[in-house]
Amino acid sequence: MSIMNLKGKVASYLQRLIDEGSPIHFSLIDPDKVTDLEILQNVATKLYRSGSSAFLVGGTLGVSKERLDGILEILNDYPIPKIIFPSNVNLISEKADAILFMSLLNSDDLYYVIGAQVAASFIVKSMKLEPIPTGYLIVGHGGTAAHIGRARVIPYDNAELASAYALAAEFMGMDYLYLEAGSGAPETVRPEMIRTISRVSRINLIVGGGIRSPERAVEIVRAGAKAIVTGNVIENDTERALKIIEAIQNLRVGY
Ligand SMILES: CC(C)=CCC/C(C)=C/CC/C(C)=C/CC/C(C)=C/COP(=O)(O)OP(=O)(O)O
Ligand SMILES: O=P(O)(O)OC[C@@H](O)CO
Ligand SMILES: [Mg+2]
Repeated sequence: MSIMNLKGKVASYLQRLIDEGSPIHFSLIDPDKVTDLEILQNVATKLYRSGSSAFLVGGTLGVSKERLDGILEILNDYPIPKIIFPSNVNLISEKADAILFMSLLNSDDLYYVIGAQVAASFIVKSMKLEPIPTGYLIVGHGGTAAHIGRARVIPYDNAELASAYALAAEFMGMDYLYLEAGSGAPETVRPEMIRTISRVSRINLIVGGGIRSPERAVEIVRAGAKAIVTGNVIENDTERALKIIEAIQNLRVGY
């Protein structure tokens, strides 16, 4: 059996995109920000048609399991994965395909490093949700996630420190490292940090927080990110989000 087959369906799909040289785009849907399910359907259709690779569903504040389930039901109409982006153990649903099984590597609180994961493990298994082993590293602005997660944020310009975390995550067997500047961050993770990490570690980088222009998204992918996440820009200006998706697709190797 090949290594590919040992991975779950969603991990294999993401790995295939990476192997093809196709930049991954995650559309982050925050259940607390969805006011109207019809609007969500409209937006999700546009995101899917533009080539977004998967839906990430999660939020830090004001998210309930009921809301999460309602959103996942709507997203079930689209043939791309629905992946939970959990802020805590209450946001786990059998209606999703997979969960970013994250450890907040730079938290001072053991709960976010290993406690929540222990509390969640049997739930994830019984729901047959596919766990995607992911390190979560909060950088710079950090936003609400840094505050709630008690992160000792990595300064935007300390690429060496971020690289040490990336290598540690790789050595611990994590497939992905999510570099998070925080929802709505005024500045994204810097391309220089992404470039430095990519030189040091083979871990797949997911980059999110404050990405709101196609130009910045392109710089982030060119620097070595395998995936980008956009949340606020979808909520605030969907057409701009579609331009971001289009711009990174044009970077596809051999395109
Ligand atoms: C593995 C399981 C079940 C849980 C892990 C829980 C961990 C490690 C959480 C890390 C800390 C944390 C608070 C992460 C937030 C992740 C997230 C959903 C961010 C997106 O939310 P925002 O967009 O910032 O939310 P708001 O818009 O509500 O501020
Ligand atoms: O909402 P934005 O700023 O796009 O950030 C996305 C995500 O990284 C937040 O957790
Ligand atoms: Mg948000």
